[in-house]
Amino acid sequence: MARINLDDIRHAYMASPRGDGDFALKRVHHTFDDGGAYALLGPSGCGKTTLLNIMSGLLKPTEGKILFDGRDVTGLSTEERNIAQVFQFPVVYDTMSVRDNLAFPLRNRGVAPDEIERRVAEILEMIGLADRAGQKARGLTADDKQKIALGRGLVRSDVSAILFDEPLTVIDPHMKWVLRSQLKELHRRFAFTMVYVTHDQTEALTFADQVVVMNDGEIVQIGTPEELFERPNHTFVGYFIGSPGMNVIPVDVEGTTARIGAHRVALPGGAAIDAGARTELGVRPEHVRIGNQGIPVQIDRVEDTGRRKIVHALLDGRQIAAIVPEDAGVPAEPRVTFDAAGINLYANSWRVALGPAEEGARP
Ligand SMILES: Nc1ncnc2c1ncn2[C@@H]1O[C@H](COP(=O)(O)OP(=O)(O)OP(=O)(O)O)[C@@H](O)[C@H]1O
Repeated sequence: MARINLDDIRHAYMASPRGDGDFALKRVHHTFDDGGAYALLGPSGCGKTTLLNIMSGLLKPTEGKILFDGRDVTGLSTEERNIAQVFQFPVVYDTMSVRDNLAFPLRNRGVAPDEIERRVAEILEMIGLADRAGQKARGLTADDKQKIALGRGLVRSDVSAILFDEPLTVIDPHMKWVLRSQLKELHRRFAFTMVYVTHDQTEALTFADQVVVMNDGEIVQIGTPEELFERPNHTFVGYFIGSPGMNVIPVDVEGTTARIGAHRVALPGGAAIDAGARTELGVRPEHVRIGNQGIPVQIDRVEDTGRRKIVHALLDGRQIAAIVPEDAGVPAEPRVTFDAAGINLYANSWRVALGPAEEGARP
């Protein structure tokens, strides 16, 4: 397994890029630690696949270098980098049996026959195809073929890294959950360096130790699922992660007070904000309390999700959401307060530290 450094990577698909807007990846400078489980998470078109293909060697970046354990591999192919890659749609040999599809990458590398047998049996068990090991891949469903493709990515234990590009898209929901748990278990056992591309936050948050959130060709935050949830570095992370996403409310900041129209919210600390910066308060629906105290709101609608209720309300003419327990009542003249621990402040969309205890927030 390898530590992977992306050293000032930029990539444009056009021949003579001029401005930032011409780059699919604007600037990525990051280290993937040896043995780490990472997810690249972001909306369609933000550059996840581009970044993954640059790591695997399918794509050469316009600018920057890729280092594996300190060695420059920018000019090397996927095979020379010793990368296993699993794509969104199955890449399997139709005329080979399920077993031979899995054994193929090992035979190619001259692995001893008894070791091949042991590894293949283990992977067959994991992907749930042990009973069809002798069957040709041709007759199988897309779902089963993708399980073979996944198995082929996992069968070698000597790879530098395993890269997954939305590998569970064609898998049915129950099996998705099973395979994701098994990937996690496999990571625990063998400490592979794994990078997993997805636009699905549940998939990212359950698979990865570190989630790399991308937007518009940039990494906007790297953190544990908890960090992304509690301290979104950028308002985009706040919106994108969580259901519903974070409430982002324009405010004017004076010392340790944020003003929303005529209303005031006490901040947990003061902040150094550049003059003229656009300031917003970010608070997750989980940290909004509805009761008889605080800022008056008008209830717009209430969604009952079974175990909890999502209350959509208007605060100073803006939509906000609050998550309340299933049995919680809403007063006739409702007001809201925000948990101090759940308050984040943003200047020009980037989080600013509140009070002396917090470090600077921008990566
Ligand atoms: N071969 C290509 N030629 C030109 N532009 C491309 C090419 N591949 C991707 N792009 C553009 O680069 C940007 C990033 O695309 P990329 O596929 O990396 O995003 P993504 O986050 O993986 O999206 P998705 O989840 O839809 O696959 C997009 O604007 C896309 O249109």
